[in-house]
Amino acid sequence: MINQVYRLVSPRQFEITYKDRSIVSGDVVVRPTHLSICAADQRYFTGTRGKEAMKKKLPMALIHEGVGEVVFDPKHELKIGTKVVMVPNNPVEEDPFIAENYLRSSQFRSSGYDGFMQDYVFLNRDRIVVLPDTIDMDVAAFTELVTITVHALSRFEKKAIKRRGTFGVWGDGNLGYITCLILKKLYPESKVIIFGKTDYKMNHFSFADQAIKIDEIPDDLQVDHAIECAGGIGSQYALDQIIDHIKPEGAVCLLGVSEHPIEVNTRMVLEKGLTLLGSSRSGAADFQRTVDIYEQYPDVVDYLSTLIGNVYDITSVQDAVNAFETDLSSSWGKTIMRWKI
Ligand SMILES: NC(=O)C1=CN([C@@H]2O[C@H](COP(=O)(O)OP(=O)(O)OC[C@H]3O[C@@H](n4cnc5c(N)ncnc54)[C@H](OP(=O)(O)O)[C@@H]3O)[C@@H](O)[C@H]2O)C=CC1
Ligand SMILES: O=C(CO)[C@H](O)[C@H](O)COP(=O)(O)O
Ligand SMILES: [Zn+2]
Repeated sequence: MINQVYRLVSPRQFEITYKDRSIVSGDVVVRPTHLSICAADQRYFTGTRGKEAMKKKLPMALIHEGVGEVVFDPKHELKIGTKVVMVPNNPVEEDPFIAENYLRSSQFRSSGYDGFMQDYVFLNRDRIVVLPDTIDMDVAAFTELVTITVHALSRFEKKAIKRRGTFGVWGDGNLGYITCLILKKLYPESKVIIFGKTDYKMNHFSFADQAIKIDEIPDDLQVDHAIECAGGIGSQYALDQIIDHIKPEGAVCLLGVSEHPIEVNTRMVLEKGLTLLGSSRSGAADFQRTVDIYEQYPDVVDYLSTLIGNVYDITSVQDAVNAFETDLSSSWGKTIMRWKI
């Protein structure tokens, strides 16, 4: 069959390419239905990802957050129409110690490999996770972003000291919201404080125990552990504050992506004996765990719907360009593209 792939060829410009794919390859074929735009996609769309990466990775289809419906399963194990979330990481080897998303050989969609902006996505069976049939697909679209938090907290659980009194989350955007929410579910006895810049954004964090503006943090306030979800140069300011306000031997989960190297007050990292724990992307097991959380705590899906910003029907390449452009100027939430192209 001929598959249409919508590739970014240069900043703000998509082109359609036609790829001949055999449906007897063994892959499950999924029709994407709901896609969601990540900050990483925007760095490619706008060209702010850096000249070298743009040259190396383009042309490629963007989007690594998405859900769809099975249209063909060569083994007939999955019913046509089954709702699934697609796993963008594609490992080509296994390692007994290194997780699939940290293997340098792994392929990650919309970072050097074609993402989900295609008519059909061909996926290995272990790269899809079945969703509850009744799930709100606009919310499910950004499940990948939820897996980032779930993955980071799994690593935290293995590596941090066991005190779980207070968590501080820096970053009042999408990832900060998801992280506060999942923390409250996994650690209901712990106090979760959101540290952000903007009152109206922090007002959405109704489940957090406290919301503090980053220029109003009391000098004597302390957290046991911290999660940095700011990104960009904000990561540097956030990490600086985290190092000041975290208790000795605390763990700092670093999630925000910065295009430029950021400065770290290593003297205080040493003096406090802190653990800096970087996490990037996620693997299939994190997706399954996330869907399990959706099933165990249905209110998580309800809370996540607060993150739905703009929802667009996409029937042309121009519609996709418009969705990316308006996402850039929206101050709250995720942009969902209902993929009808
Ligand atoms: N590690 C991983 O695998 C992944 C990382 N990311 C990265 O996580 C970061 C956040 O993503 P996302 O939540 O979608 O982006 P958002 O832009 O929605 O959120 C970032 C928020 O942090 C706020 N902020 C900026 N500086 C600070 C600060 N010093 N202290 C507290 N808050 C601050 C921003 O405010 P304002 O806008 O007013 O500046 C904004 O509200 C990005 O860098 C993204 O690339 C995303 C997915 C996966
Ligand atoms: O968003 C992400 C995962 O959800 C990561 O930040 C993204 O994969 C980083 O990739 P790149 O190097 O292409 O910016
Ligand atoms: Zn992402």
